Amino acid sequence: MTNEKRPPVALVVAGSESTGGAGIQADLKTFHQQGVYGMGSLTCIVSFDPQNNWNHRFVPVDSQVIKEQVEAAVACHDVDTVKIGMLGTVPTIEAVAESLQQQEWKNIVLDPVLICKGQEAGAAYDVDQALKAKVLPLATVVTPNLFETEALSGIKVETEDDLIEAAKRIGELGPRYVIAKGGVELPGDEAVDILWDGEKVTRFARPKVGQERVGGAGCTLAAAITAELAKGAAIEDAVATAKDIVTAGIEGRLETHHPHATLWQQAVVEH
Ligand SMILES: Nc1ncnc2c1ncn2[C@@H]1O[C@H](COP(=O)(O)OP(=O)(O)O)[C@@H](O)[C@H]1O
Ligand SMILES: Cc1ncc(COP(=O)(O)O)c(C=O)c1O
Repeated sequence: MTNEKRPPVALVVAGSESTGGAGIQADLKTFHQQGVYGMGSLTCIVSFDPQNNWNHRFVPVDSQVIKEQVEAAVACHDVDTVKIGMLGTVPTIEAVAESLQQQEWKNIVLDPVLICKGQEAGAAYDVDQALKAKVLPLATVVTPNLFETEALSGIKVETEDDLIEAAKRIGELGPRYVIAKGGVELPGDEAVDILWDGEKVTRFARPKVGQERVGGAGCTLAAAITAELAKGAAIEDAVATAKDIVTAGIEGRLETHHPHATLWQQAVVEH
């Protein structure tokens, strides 16, 4: 393909979630749906356990292997946009932070997936602290859900004003843009996300589709923002497009044998 016709390229560094609902599977589907050529480096493998209440079984990828995957990806294609998904352990966070610092990036979109069931509470605390100290300051965009917003800001979020205040606190930790997601957890008829750019707040709201969390919503929102930024979109436009994809994808969700339905990325074109 000639250079003029090359699609935009983006990398995702994230975990595998084998049912296809979340993780790198959802990210790459979203990139492809948005016309972005996706590359992926795996950080961990999550296998739900259908025999045990669908609990997460979690296996980290060796740090050296993570670094080698990123090395191969960035050597193969010129890429200035990356999405970071689930990391899960302190050594993984350190390896990814080191890999990211090997080159300049225009866009580093961090979905700060903090909770991995099956982890010890103590280990989860260490992971939160390491993510905050080592990866958050490198991020251009961070997309915490309600729980992650509370954890990263230290503020209890019960209202939209709290969400805004918490986003401002997270902005002080380094990222240029904070997208704090109220989702279904914040009371009201709308799923509200707010974007804090250091100077102003922009509100993105769509009617809630049901009251349930849908698997892959967080991954897909961040991946769609990443894809739009890779195409050169401004942040407000990237978030608006991503919100449309996620809302349509939740409306067109697949019911599963797991307690949560899963988002369908292609629903946006079937609308
Ligand atoms: N039931 C819903 N209806 C409409 N939008 C939703 C719903 N659930 C989540 N969203 C939106 O989907 C995106 C991802 O939500 P998030 O809270 O991160 O979900 P999760 O943490 O469950 O992945 C956000 O834009 C959020 O507002
Ligand atoms: C590997 C992996 N990444 C990310 C997530 C977060 O997914 P969601 O988009 O549903 O918040 C999960 C959840 O199971 C996961 O297993």
